[in-house]
Amino acid sequence: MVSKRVYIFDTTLRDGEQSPGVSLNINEKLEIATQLARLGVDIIEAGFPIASEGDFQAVRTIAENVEGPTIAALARIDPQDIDRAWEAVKVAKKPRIHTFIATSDIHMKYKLQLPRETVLELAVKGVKHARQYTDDVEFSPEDASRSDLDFLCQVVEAAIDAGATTVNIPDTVGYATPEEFGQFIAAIRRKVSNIDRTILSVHCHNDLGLAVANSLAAIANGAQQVECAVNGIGERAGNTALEEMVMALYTRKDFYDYHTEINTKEIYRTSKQVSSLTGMSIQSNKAIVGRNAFAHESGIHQDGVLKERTTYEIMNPEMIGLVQNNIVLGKHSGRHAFRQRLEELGFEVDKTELDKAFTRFKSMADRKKEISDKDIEAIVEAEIRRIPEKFQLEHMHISSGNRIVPTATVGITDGETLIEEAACGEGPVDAVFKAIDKVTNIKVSLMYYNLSAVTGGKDAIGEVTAKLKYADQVYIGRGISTDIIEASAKAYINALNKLVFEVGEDDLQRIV
Ligand SMILES: CC(=O)SCCNC(=O)CCNC(=O)[C@H](O)C(C)(C)COP(=O)(O)OP(=O)(O)OC[C@H]1O[C@@H](n2cnc3c(N)ncnc32)[C@H](O)[C@@H]1OP(=O)(O)O
Ligand SMILES: CC(C)C(=O)C(=O)O
Repeated sequence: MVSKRVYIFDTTLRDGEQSPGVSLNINEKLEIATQLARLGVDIIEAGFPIASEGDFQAVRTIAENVEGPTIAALARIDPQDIDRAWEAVKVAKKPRIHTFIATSDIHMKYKLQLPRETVLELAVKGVKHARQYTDDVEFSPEDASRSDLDFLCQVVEAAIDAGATTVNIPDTVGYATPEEFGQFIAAIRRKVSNIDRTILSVHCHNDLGLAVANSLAAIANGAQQVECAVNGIGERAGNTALEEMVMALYTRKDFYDYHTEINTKEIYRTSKQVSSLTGMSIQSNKAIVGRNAFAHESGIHQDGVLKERTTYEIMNPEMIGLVQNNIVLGKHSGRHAFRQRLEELGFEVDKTELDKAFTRFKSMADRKKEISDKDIEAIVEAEIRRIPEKFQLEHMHISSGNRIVPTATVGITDGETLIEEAACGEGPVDAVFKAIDKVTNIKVSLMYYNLSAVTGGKDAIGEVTAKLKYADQVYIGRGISTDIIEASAKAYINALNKLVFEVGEDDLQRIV
C-alpha cells in the first residue's frame, strides 16, 4: 500500500524571518526561495506583503521567478491586507492567500479586543474576500491550541464553508505537548463536519522544544500539511525544523506510514544557505544539520561505526547531501578536482564563478595545508554569492597588546579611490570597525558580532558575522579568513556593501 502524502509548507521566509535580528533583502529571499524549490517543498510562504514595501517586492519577485511550489502570502483577516497579499502573489503559477485571525479568549480579549461573534464573522468575510481572487485559500485560527475547542471548531467549520481550502491549526506560543496536540487534532477532525473538504495543517512553535514532536503527533492524528522552517528558525524559539520533520518521517517510515516529496539530498545545502544568509548560526549538536550530528568522539562509538556504521548512525549523512570526502584538496590540486568537489557539494558554477572560487582556493591553500568541505563552502559563499562591492579592503595593519591602546589602519577603495584611515578602539576589532567608519562615513551601529571557527586546528578559518543597523534596517555581513581581524573587517565591509546596494548611494545618510 502507498504511504500517505504529507505536504511541506515552508515558512522560512515569513515566520523564519520573524527571528529577532534577521532581515533578508530581496535577492537573498529569492536565492533561498530558489533553493527551497530545488529542495522540493510544496508551498513557500514568501512573506507578509502588507508589512513593508520591501516584503511586498520580495514576495512578488519570488512569485514571478520561482516555479514548482505554490507561493503563499500572509495577510491579516482585513480586506486591505488580503488585497495586498493578492497583488504580490497573483503573478505566481500557483498562488495562495494565507489569512489568519486569533481565536483564543486571551488574544480576542486583550489583543484584538473583539467578541467571539465578531471574530467568527471576520473569519468568514476574510476567507470569502480571499476566495474572490483565488481558489487556494488557507485560513489559520491563531493561538488555536489555547482556544476553546467548541468555538475553534465553529470558526473552522465556518471558514471551510466560506471557501478555505487549507485550515491550519497553529500552536502559536508552543504551549502544546505531543499527546495533547495529537488528541486536539483528532478532536477537530471528529467535530468539524466538513473537515474532509480541506487540507488540515499544523504550525507548531518550539517554546518547549516540542515543535517537531507536536507536528508528528498531529500527523499521526490526521494532519496532512506541516508548516516548517529550515534550521527551525522563527519567532522566539522558532518553528518546526524542516530537516528534522522530514528526516523523522523518512528515517522512521517503518513506524510512520507517511512520506514527503522532499529531495533530502538538498537538506544540508539549504541549511547552510539559510544559516549564512540569515546570520543565524547552527548549534553544533543540532539534529540532522549540526556539525556534530554525524561525528563520533568516543572510542566505543568509533569502534562500532568502523565495524558497522549503523551501530551508531540512524541515517546515512549522504541522505541529507553531506558528502564524505576522500580526495584531499590542497595547493597542488587543479581545477578539475576542485570543480568535481564543488559539484559533489551541490554547487553548480559557471566558468567565471569557477575561476573566481579557484583563485580564492589557491590563495587559501597557500596558507592552509588541507582545504576541507567547510572551507570550500565558505569560499563559495564569499566569492560567488556576491553583491557589488562599493568598498573593498585593500590592506590593514593592527597594533595591539596588553599594554597599548589597540590601533588599526585600513586602506579601502571607495570605487576607484584608495582611502586610508586610522583609529583606536577598545580592542583590535573595535579599532578596525572605527577605522572603516572613518572611511565610509555611513551612520551605522553594530548590533551583533559573532566569531566562529569554520574548521578546526591551528590554521582554522574564522568566520565572522556582523549585523549593522542603519535607519531601522539590519544588514548582515559575513567574512572569512585565517586571520580573525581580517575576517571581522571583511564582514563589516560586506554588510556596508549590502547597505549601499539596497539604499543606493545618493540616499545614504553620511556622518557629518
Ligand atoms: C503569529 C504570527 O506570527 S502573526 C504574524 C506576525 N508578523 C508580523 O507582525 C510581522 C509584520 N507586521 C508588521 O509589519 C506590522 O505589525 C503590520 C504592518 C502588520 C501592522 O502594523 P500596525 O498597523 O502599525 O499595527 P501593530 O503591529 O502595532 O498592531 C497590530 C494591529 O493588528 C491587529 N491584528 C492582529 N492580528 C490581526 C488579524 N489577524 N486580523 C486583523 N487584525 C489583526 C491588532 O489587533 C492591532 O490592531 P490595532 O492597531 O487596532 O490595535
Ligand atoms: C499566522 C500563524 C500561522 C502563525 O504564524 C502562528 O500562529 O504562529
